[in-house]
Amino acid sequence: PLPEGWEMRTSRSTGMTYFLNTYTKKSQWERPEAPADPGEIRCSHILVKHSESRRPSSWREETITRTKEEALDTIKSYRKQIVGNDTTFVDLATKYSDCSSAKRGGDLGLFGRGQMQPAFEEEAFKLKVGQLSKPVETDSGYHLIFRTV
Ligand SMILES: N=C(N)NCCC[C@H](NC(=O)[C@@H]1CCC/C1=C\[C@H](COP(=O)(O)O)NC(=O)[C@@H](N)Cc1ccccc1)C(N)=O
Repeated sequence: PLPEGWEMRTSRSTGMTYFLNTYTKKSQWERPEAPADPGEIRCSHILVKHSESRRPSSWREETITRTKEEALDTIKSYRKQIVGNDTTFVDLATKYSDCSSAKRGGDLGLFGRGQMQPAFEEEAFKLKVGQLSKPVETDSGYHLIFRTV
């Protein structure tokens, strides 16, 4: 079978088989070996900052004093609550995320490669739609990432 995100097509003019990336609508002659690069994806995230964050301040707290360890423990407990269906991702993001996207339930909108910090981008582009990441560390703090598109 073809890797995820590709479709096989036949050229109307030459009758030759080509391959279409169903996300970017780009086509190629070579049979793809890897899943199609989605180009842009849409994610939501929950960010828990700490005293060593690059900007230890947020809409929630003027000066964030929790330690890195406390922040990691907190993000792990959020993940446990979400996976255990004790609460929802959007509810926790809205209440507790130290990112301004908290006002949008954590939604970051669509983004392509090269926009987010490397560790965030790497994890986000690995996720399938509907999947929740493990805790991800960036200079901003610790994140849980949920891919929506
Ligand atoms: N949609 C984009 N392209 N916006 C630019 C992202 C810049 C990018 N940001 C990050 O990598 C992390 C991961 C996601 C959020 C984020 C960090 C910070 C919080 O951390 P801090 O900077 O205080 O350390 N939130 C943001 O940037 C927000 N504008 C994200 C956002 C909020 C509302 C709507 C859309 C996007 C970076 N290269 O630094």
